[in-house]
This record gives sequence, C-alpha cells and structure tokens, in this order.
Amino acid sequence: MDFADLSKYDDLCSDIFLDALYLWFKTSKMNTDHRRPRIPANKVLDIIQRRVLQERNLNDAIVELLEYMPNAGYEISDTRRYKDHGKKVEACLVATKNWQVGDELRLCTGMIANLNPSEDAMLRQGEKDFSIMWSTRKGCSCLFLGPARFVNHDCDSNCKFISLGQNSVTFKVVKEIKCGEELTVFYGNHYFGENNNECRCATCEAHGEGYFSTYSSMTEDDINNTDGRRRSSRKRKSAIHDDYVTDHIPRAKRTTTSERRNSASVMSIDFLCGREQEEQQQKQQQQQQQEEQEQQVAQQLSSSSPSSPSQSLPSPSKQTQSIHYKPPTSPLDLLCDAVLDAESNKLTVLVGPTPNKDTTPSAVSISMYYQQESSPLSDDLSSDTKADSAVGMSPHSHGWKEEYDYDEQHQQQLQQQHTTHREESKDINNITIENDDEDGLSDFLDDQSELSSIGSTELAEVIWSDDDDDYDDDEDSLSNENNIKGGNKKKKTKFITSSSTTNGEANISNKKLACIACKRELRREEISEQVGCDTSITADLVTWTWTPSALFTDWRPKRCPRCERHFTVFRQEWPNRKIKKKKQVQADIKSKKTTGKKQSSSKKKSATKRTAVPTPAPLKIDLVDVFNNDDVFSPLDTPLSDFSGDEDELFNSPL
Ligand SMILES: C[S@@+](CC[C@H](N)C(=O)[O-])C[C@H]1O[C@@H](n2cnc3c(N)ncnc32)[C@H](O)[C@@H]1O
Repeated sequence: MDFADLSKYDDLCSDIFLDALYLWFKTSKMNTDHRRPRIPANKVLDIIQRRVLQERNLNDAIVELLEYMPNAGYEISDTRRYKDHGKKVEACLVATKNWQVGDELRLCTGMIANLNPSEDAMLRQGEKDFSIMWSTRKGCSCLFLGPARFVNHDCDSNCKFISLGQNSVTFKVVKEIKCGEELTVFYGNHYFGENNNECRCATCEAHGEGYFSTYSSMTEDDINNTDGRRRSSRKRKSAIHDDYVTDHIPRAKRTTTSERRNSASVMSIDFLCGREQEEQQQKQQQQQQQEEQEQQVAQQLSSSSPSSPSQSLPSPSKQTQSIHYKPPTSPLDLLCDAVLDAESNKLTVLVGPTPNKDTTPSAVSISMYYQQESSPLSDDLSSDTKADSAVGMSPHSHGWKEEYDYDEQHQQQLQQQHTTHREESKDINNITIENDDEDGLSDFLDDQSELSSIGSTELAEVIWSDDDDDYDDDEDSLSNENNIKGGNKKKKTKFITSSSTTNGEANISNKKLACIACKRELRREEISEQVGCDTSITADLVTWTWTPSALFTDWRPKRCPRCERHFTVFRQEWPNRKIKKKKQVQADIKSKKTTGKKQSSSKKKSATKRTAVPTPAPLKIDLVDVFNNDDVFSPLDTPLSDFSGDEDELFNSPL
C-alpha cells in the first residue's frame, strides 16, 4: 500500500467509523479535500452485507474494523491536553482494560508507507506532518497512519513501538496501565522542539518540564519574538531545525540537512527494527526496491500513453495539500476495495449460552457485561457476560479474570482452549486472517476474549418484589422459588449462567449494570433516563462500549454520565426474550416442585436457593441469513428493539 492509498483509507475509515459513529469531533485528516462520504450508516451496513457477508470476501478491512473496537483493550478518545491551552480537542488512545508490562496491543496497529522527498516536503508544507516517522534503516520518512497514529507522546511513556510484520506497527506495554489511562509512547528526544521543551505530556507537567517549565528556559529571542509568550510547538520546531547539531539526533541517519530535519521532528522508528527482524527488514527492502522499479516502469509506460490517467495528475511538487496521486476513486470503491481481497469467510454471531469448544473462538459474539457484586462469585461465570467482539492479545491473565473466581472446571476448559489457540497462533506476527482457523478470528481472541467472545447470554429470570428500589439485596440469600412461591412482588433479575447449569445446578446472582471503564454502577432510574425506557425493562439493558457489532443493531449508545467517555447503555436485542425465559424458568420451577419431594433434605435446602434451568441450545445467527431474512429482522429497516417476530423460532430453532 502506498502512502496515497493509506492516507485515503485512513481518512475514510476515521471518518466513517470514528467521526460519524463515535466521536463528537472530527479527527485530523491527511487530505484537506477529504469530504465525509455521503454514505449513511445504513449504506455502510449494506456494503458490509453485500461485499463481506454475501460475497464472503473478508479481508484486512475486517481487521481494521476489529482494530477500532474498544474491547481491543483501548479506544480512541478525546483530550485537550496537547493543543491550544486546552481549547483544541485532539484524539488520544485510552486503555479500556488493565494492561501489564510485556503485553502487546495487537489490535492497535498502524501502517507505515514510505515517503519520497517530494511527498515528505508536501506533507510538511501542508502541515500534515503530525504523523511522520523517520526510518534510519530505510533512510526515508514514513507516513504512519491507522488507529495507532492517535497515540500521543509522553516523556515517560507507558508503551513503546514494536514492529508487527511488514510495515505494520503496534505497541508493547512498558509500564503497567490501568483502565482509563492514556496510552503513550516516546516519539523522540526532540520531537517537540529541542529537548522536547514544548512537550505537554503529563510527565512534563508533573515535573515542571517541557512546555510546563519556567520561562527561564526560553532564550531572550524566544521571549522577544513571542511577546513573552511561547511559540507554538510547530513554529518552534521549524525555528530550531537548523540549529540542530547531529548529536541531538538520536540514531537517525546524519547526512543531509533535510534528513536531519526529518530526524528532529519526526518519530523515530529505529527501535522498531529489532535484531530478530533484521532478515525481515532486508526482505522488505528488497521488495521495496522491486516495487520502486516496477513503479518506475509503470510510470514510464503510463507517461507514454496520452490517455493515461496518471498523466493528468499533478506532480507532487505541484500538489497543494491533497494526496491524490491516483485517479479519484469513490469512497464506496475505497471501502469495498478494503473489504475485498480476503479468503472466503463467514461471520457468525453467537447469542446464547456458552457454546462448546467446537463453536468457540471463531465467533464474534454479541454478549453482555454486567458488573458483579463486590463479593466474589464462586458459582457464577460472570465473565461470560463481558461485552466483546474482540479483545487484545494480552499474554497474561488479568483484568476481570483476576477479579472473579469462577467455576474451576470451566476455567480449565477455557485455559485449554487458550493454550490451543496460543499454539495455533504462535507464529503469527501479523494481524491477518490467514490461518487454518475456520473463521479466522481466533487471532483476535486471547484468554479474555475466549471467555468473553464466546460468552453466554445469560438466562434472565425475573422475580417480582414489592420494593422496587431495593437494588442491593444479597441475592445469595434469596430463593427464586421462595420469592415466587411467597407471592413476593419485588422485582429481581437473576441470571443463571450456562456454565453453572451444566452441573445441573443453577447458580444465581444478581448483577448490576455498570460502565465498563469507570465501573460506576448505573441505577435503574439513571438507565431509564439514558435510554428513554421504562424502569421495568432495565433488566434488559446491557452495558456496551462502542463496537462494530453495534453497527448491526439499532442500539443507541449513550455516554457514561461519570466518565463521559464510554458509550454505555444499550437495549438488549430482543427485549421480549426475558418473558420467554421467565416462563421457562417458572415452568422449570413448577416441574422441580413436583420432583422436589423426592430430593434429600440437603438437596432440598440447596434447591430452595438455586433453580436448575436446562441450558437452551446456543443461538447461532448466521449474519448472512439474518440479513437476508426479513422475517427475522432487517438491520437496515427494522430496529432490533422493535422486533416482534417469533422468538421461539429464533431461540429454539436447531443450529
Ligand atoms: C501522531 S499525532 C498523535 C495524535 C493526535 N493527538 C491527533 O489527534 O491526531 C501527533 C500529534 O499529537 C500532538 N501531541 C502528541 N503528544 C504531544 C505532547 N506530548 N505534547 C504536545 N503535543 C503532542 C501533537 O499535535 C502532534 O503533532
């Protein structure tokens, strides 16, 4: 991919998937003439449906989609730290889970395209040099785009760049990161002026350095030239370019002025090139040379043809700020192109109890996340309900998994899956869908995602109570059976995980909805207010962060009132489902009552606390079928929340 393509794709994808659907401001664009494609979200869905689902041509676009997902362990968020004294908002990367040293953010990648000197100059002229790296090895500047390009610099960063295959970059965690913290890398020693004295990172602020240092660090000229105010980082950068001595330039090639300039003001990617990748880099260089030769030949050929479109294109030096070297392509084509070029594949959505191993790691799951009571749940695989479609490739077990002690047998099973998965994906150093894995998505699943992505939608049991506000009752002390039997009208929602029901024993726990990021519990009234629904159906609400899965639904994301960063509350897909489950549970309770007399007294005691519910078969919805089947629902026309079709057909049909 050359830099022009990369720029266009990045502009397009940021526009569609970030600006239009997620952020409330526009992210910076490489092409100043970039216009938001007049493709409504439905159209995007349509494209995905036709090109990806029907034609079954998945490719790196799916990877791109997954990369933009929050449960990759990060999300693209907003910050006012870095520009215009907090007046201008910029993008940043924020962790959506805890990360540990050594973890790799495999779903936060950036692509690098080489820049030739004129392209480089053009970008600088148009002040589009906010994401340029210098590669000593390649001896050229590189354009760095993709989700990873939103990483900001910190002088004591918590991540570092690492190479992820050819021309792809990701991050390795070098300092423990807590959920909600910004992900940062170290760009270089002089990226923000000499010795980064215009750096506005949190570390500089804490130590009174960089931009936050006293004016004593400014030269008299600086003060005179700026009426006592600091020059902008960019002005300062250019002002000091020529003052640089080579000693200031870390590891960059120190030959020409322009190269020194590059080195001073761009991120260095030297450290991406570990020794173990030497060979790969050489191959890369060879391939690059070959490509360049091919390009030259192609250029010669095209210039010999008068009708050639490339001839009408302006030379880079005549370009203004746009990066269109190629004949304009419609955004639709761009998106389609990005979506094509992959092996035939099938995207499956699982909605239902924890599927067995055979169905697992490949699925993109619509699942839910409920925050547990603070007491550990020994009998409940609460983690089954974590919202996810893809998560990071953390080599460690941590995060929620640490917090909850769950079914041992299930844990072993999952660990085994994880090991198998790890072995299968050991050699993969690039995020591509290219393994033998049936759905090709297992690479995106780790010890967490295997649990969460395959996670079950729990069986919801509703119990009615007189005290609607009593949200904090100890559910363990409650018996569903007793509550119903005793005519207690307090409404309680109990969730019975499939993992527990496999033991023939229903483990029940009352769960609260909470923001995934800030963990703030959301009260039903609040949720009702947010989603505009009656409090009586808040049991159907689930917490989500933004995910492409939401593209396939009509869920309306809302921001968490506290952290104001995460889209939190959505309607469940099929609100009426609860009623079915309730009936089912009641029926089970009834049948249990008749057989209950036969139970031993100890078993009786246990039966009053827990209700065994047969595990329904997991509902696998082939998106192709779903999208094609108007009888089920059409995500393009009918909001899922309005779905009033035959649920029995949906939930009880054989898979
Ligand atoms: C690779 S981009 C990072 C993403 C950027 N925030 C955005 O919204 O596009 C680099 C730009 O981020 C800003 N930036 C990142 N770290 C910074 C820091 N420590 N101090 C000042 N500006 C910073 C500068 O504007 C810089 O040109």
